[in-house]
Amino acid sequence: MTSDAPASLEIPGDADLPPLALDIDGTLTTPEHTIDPRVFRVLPEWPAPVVLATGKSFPYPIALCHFAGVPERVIAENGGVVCVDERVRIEGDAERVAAAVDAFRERGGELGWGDADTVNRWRETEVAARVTADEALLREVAEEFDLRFLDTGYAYHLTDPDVSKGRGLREAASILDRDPAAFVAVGDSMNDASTFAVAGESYALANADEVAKDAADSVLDDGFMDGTMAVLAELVERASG
Ligand SMILES: O=C(O)COP(=O)(O)O
Ligand SMILES: [Mg+2]
Repeated sequence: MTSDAPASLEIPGDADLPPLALDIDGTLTTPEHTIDPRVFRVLPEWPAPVVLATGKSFPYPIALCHFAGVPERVIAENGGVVCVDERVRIEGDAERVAAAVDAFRERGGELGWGDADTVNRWRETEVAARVTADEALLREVAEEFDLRFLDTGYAYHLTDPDVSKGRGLREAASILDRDPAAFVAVGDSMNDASTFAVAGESYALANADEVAKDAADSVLDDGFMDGTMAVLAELVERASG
């Protein structure tokens, strides 16, 4: 899809628009990793449910919903946490992940976030390491402890293979009483491939990795929030036409 990324959307009052499953990093952000300011206009305007699906820990997407003024509908920790309209479910073998991290540290590994480690501090199910961490050693412990290793481009993750953003989207859709296939998904990394498999329509941004591009129905010409805005504008146009 080619499009000049719009600065804002004009959504007709009667537009029948689909629910959205949006990744955060690389999708709602700028190349500098900050939230694109258009997010704060578009999310509250969108007339159907918007689910934010991220690898980040629970408080991050909740804070984004809070400050954007939209209902709390989030999938966090790559699917380990789902929180939609007051219903919270946490799944994934956190003890196995902790044992893998212990083994990683015993072999000299460091997660790389410093003493406060605000990246992992509030995690419930999985652990993230900085991309400067020892990737080979992380992959080694992931295999040993039967965990999924994810490289989102923003962090490495050790995740219970039974959870995924896609599974989280099925659960979120069920709480929202929507068909998961009614969702339109946008993302940029391998951790979005499972979302793309569940959503009825999926878009990988120009900045996406190969796994995400292969999994998506379409690959966008634009990257980051420009690409996401192009998808939303196209959906509005379709609903208006
Ligand atoms: O936490 C990450 O590594 C990436 O986060 P994201 O899933 O919102 O892109
Ligand atoms: Mg992402």
